[in-house]
Amino acid sequence: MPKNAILKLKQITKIYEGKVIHRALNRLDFEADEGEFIAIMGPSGSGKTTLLNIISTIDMPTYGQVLIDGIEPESLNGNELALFRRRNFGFVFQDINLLQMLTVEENIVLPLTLDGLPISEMKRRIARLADQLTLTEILNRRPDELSGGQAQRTAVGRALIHKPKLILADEPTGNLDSKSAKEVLELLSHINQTEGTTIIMVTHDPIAASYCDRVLFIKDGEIFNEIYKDERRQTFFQRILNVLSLLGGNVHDLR
Ligand SMILES: Nc1ncnc2c1ncn2[C@@H]1O[C@H](COP(=O)(O)OP(=O)(O)OP(=O)(O)O)[C@@H](O)[C@H]1O
Repeated sequence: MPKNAILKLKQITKIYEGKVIHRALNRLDFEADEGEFIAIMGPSGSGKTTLLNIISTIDMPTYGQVLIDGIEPESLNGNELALFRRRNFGFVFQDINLLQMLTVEENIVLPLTLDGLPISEMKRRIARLADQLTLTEILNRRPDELSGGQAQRTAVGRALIHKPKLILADEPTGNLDSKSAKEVLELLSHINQTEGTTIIMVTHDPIAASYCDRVLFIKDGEIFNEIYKDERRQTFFQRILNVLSLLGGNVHDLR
């Protein structure tokens, strides 16, 4: 079956004009097919966050074209863009940022209340998601009563409740212990496989990247390499380490 490119970046250049002009991305081409789970890796300052901000339309490129499901965000006005972003993207960050006064359930449904969805539909979606995320037993808890993994799973629920086309994750396991990180990565992988949601994840962690189908390595704002998983996760992990060692720089930069 032919794959549908949900994201196309063509010759993206991003120049930050400050006291010092900095070219953060340089003529970068990148496509993501619907249903892919992709990691973006690279040393500190290589342009990963800039790339994610351009994909998420939070920032616009200086040159080049972005197409998301065939739509060019640059052609939308402010309100259209805000709506486009809300409809199409789910965000998961390193800082989990749940609202402390709301329960797990309320945190998850919050984005839906903006869309004015009927309560019955909200209830149906939350029940299904809570089951997938194994949050059913703790829906009434507040964030300070959750483990790190449970809190991040709640944040993943919040990112998924409006059924976005694309999940954008910036170091989603950065603040988690290894057991919670594994929980969250298995969950993202499960959602990717069962729902077909496309996921793009920036990470410094080769273990996290090994859960993906493809890893894009960037260096100095350009694509350095790209590898696909075609075997066991352990072997893929080893290949990721090999590319990271070729990327050079200080290994501590990569943490
Ligand atoms: N608003 C800005 N103004 C000027 N320069 C910026 C701005 N944002 C980022 N940069 C520069 O652009 C380059 C790429 O930054 P970016 O945050 O995309 O890197 P990164 O790969 O995400 O790094 P890290 O892993 O440390 O988060 C860096 O050299 C950074 O200093």
